[in-house]
Formats: sequence, structure tokens, C-alpha cells
Amino acid sequence: MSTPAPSRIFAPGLLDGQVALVTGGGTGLGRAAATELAACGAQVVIAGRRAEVLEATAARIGAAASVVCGDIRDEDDARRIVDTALEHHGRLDLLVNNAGGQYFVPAEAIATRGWQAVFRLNVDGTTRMAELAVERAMRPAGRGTIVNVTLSPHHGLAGMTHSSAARAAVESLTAAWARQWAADGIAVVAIAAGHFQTDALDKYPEPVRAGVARTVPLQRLGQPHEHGWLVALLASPLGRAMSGTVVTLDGARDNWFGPWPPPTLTDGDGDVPTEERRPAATR
Ligand SMILES: CCCCCCC/C=C/C(=O)SCCNC(=O)CCNC(=O)[C@H](O)C(C)(C)COP(=O)(O)OP(=O)(O)OC[C@H]1O[C@@H](n2cnc3c(N)ncnc32)[C@H](O)[C@@H]1OP(=O)(O)O
Ligand SMILES: NC(=O)C1=CN([C@@H]2O[C@H](COP(=O)(O)OP(=O)(O)OC[C@H]3O[C@@H](n4cnc5c(N)ncnc54)[C@H](OP(=O)(O)O)[C@@H]3O)[C@@H](O)[C@H]2O)C=CC1
Repeated sequence: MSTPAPSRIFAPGLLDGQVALVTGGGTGLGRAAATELAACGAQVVIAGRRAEVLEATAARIGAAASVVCGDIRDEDDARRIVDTALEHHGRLDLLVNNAGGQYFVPAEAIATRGWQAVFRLNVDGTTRMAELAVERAMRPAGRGTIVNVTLSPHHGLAGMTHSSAARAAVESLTAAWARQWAADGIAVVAIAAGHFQTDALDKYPEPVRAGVARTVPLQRLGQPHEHGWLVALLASPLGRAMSGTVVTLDGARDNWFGPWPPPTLTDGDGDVPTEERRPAATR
């Protein structure tokens, strides 16, 4: 197994001896975060539902990475994920609550089960992982950092209103937990991410994706490694001083702008299509 290449921007050994758990660490932004944390010297445990994507990412990172499969919406799975990291390394310094998502849909077409699915993942799953990490690892150790990854929903997300509400909840929880757990030596911060070039964007309707980079004042999408750098910064001693903060990383473009319905998205009847379901085998 290889050693990760050193970080391009952080001092060697910034996170030596630390252990990080990254949910959704097998793909996209989670993979970039896990890769940079390992490059800074951390041992990383990556979690998600699909073994094959986790194994492929762990192989790419090298000996610093290990894998645990599970669904953060499930209480037993979530506990097993945290306990596996603890059993393997004896400590947990950083939790990156990165697993999250939603589907693109007009607000009036959201079924109750769909609303609940998005909240169970983004709010309940994030809460469960944070509480387990605090109870089982961070409070007993008297220290730890939790980084919650959210969308930047600061203009509201028409087209993803379930996620808009869920991510706002995560921002509020971040501020509340930072206060609640400060006396335990635990810092809690959030990253409100803009549009990043990950495979996940391929699932949005083509008219939504077309030309999206040009709508960003920086004239490009965010690069996953830039997100990885921010996660590593927040894992550093500076991150502890930023507890309670939501850091926006969006190239000056919130995740939503303009009118509803978006003119490029309406069909002949004036309707906006809902994102296609993922095939059952890949859920
Ligand atoms: C280029 C610009 C794009 C603009 C956006 C840019 C910003 C990017 C933001 C990102 O977050 S990118 C990362 C995206 N990644 C993900 O979203 C991955 C995780 N997401 C999911 O797993 C799903 O979206 C989920 C809904 C959160 C969970 O899916 P799951 O398949 O596990 O749900 P189920 O339990 O099967 O379904 C429950 C319920 O949900 C409703 N539903 C789910 N998907 C759809 C859909 N596509 N269309 C309509 N309805 C859907 C539905 O009511 C389901 O109930 P049943 O029909 O099964 O009874
Ligand atoms: N790409 C972008 O532009 C933006 C992304 N974000 C947010 O950043 C995070 C990562 O996004 P990105 O990498 O692009 O997208 P991905 O869809 O690639 O990432 C989602 C990850 O979470 C995992 N996951 C999903 N549901 C669960 C679950 N129930 N239990 C455990 N793991 C789960 C997935 O793995 P598996 O399916 O194997 O479980 C996957 O690895 C998400 O929260 C996303 O909403 C925010 C703003 C913009």
C-alpha cells in the first residue's frame, strides 16, 4: 500500500496522529476531503452504502484509508460505523458529515415519502452521526471536531425545497451544537458548498447543467480538491477557533438564482420535470 502524496498547500504532518471519519467518503467531495486529510497525515475511515466505491477510493488513498459500509439513516449501521472507526484506531478526532443529497423536483410535486427521505438523510443522519461521535469518542476524549457539509441555500433552493429546508436545519444545528458541546472540547463547523465538479452533477437535468459554470462569477465550477483543502483547514487548530461558523465556498454563486420556473427548464405545458429516479440497484 502506498503513502499519500503530501498536501500541496498545508505544512507536512498538519494532522499527524489524527483519525477522521468521512461519510460518503467514496465519491466526489467526500473522496476529495478524505484524500486531503490523508495527505495532511490523518488516518481516514470512509463510510457509505456501496462497498465497491469505498474500496476503490481507499485503494487510491493508500494505507491511511480504511472502509466501513453502512447507511447513516439506520441507527444500527450508524453505531457500527462509529464503533468500527474507534475499534480500528482507538480514537476519533474528526467527523466529516458529508453524506447527503436530494432530487430535483418542483415543490408541489414532493411526496411525503420524498420529503422524509431527504430529511432522514440530511438532518436525521447528520444528527445521528454527530451524537454518536460525541457520545462514544469525542466527549470521553475531551476533544473533537465535526464538519457538516451542506449546500449553500442562502437564497432558498427552488427546485430542491426539501433540501433547502434540510440544509438550513443543518446550519442551525451546527450553531447550536457548537454551543452545546463547547464545554466538552468539541468544535462544530459547517461548509455551505456551491457548485462543484463531481459526478453527482450528472444526475441533474441537462438544461440545469448546461452552461452552469458561466453563471458562477468565478466562471468555473468549484474543484473537489478545493473543498478538500477547506475540510483540512477546518480540521486544523484554526478550525477549532471557528466553531459555530458556516463557511461558504461557492465562487460567489449561491446554489440558486433567478425566477421560478427557470425558463430553460419548462416544457411546452409550462411544467418543470422531476429528476429521474436512480435505478433501484444503485440506491
Ligand atoms: C448543475 C447544477 C445542478 C444544481 C444543483 C447543484 C448543487 C448540487 C447539489 C448536490 O447535492 S450534488 C450531490 C447529489 N447527491 C445525491 O443527491 C446523492 C444522495 N441522494 C439520494 O440518495 C436521494 O436523492 C434521496 C432521495 C435523498 C434518497 O434516495 P433513496 O433512493 O434512498 O430514496 P428512497 O427511499 O428510495 O425513496 C423515498 C421516496 O423519495 C421520493 N423520491 C426519491 N427520488 C425521487 C425522484 N427522483 N423523483 C421523485 N420522487 C423521488 C419518492 O417519494 C420515494 O418514495 P417511493 O416512491 O419509493 O414510495
Ligand atoms: N457537488 C456539488 O456541487 C455539491 C455537493 N454538495 C453536498 O456535498 C456532499 C457530497 O456531494 P457529492 O460528492 O457531489 O455527491 P455524491 O452523490 O457523490 O455524494 C454523496 C455520498 O454520500 C453517500 N451516501 C448517500 N446516502 C447515504 C446514506 N444513507 N448513508 C451513507 N452514505 C450515503 C453516497 O454513497 P453511497 O450511495 O454509496 O451510500 C456518496 O458517497 C453531499 O452532501 C452534497 O449534497 C453540496 C453542494 C454542492
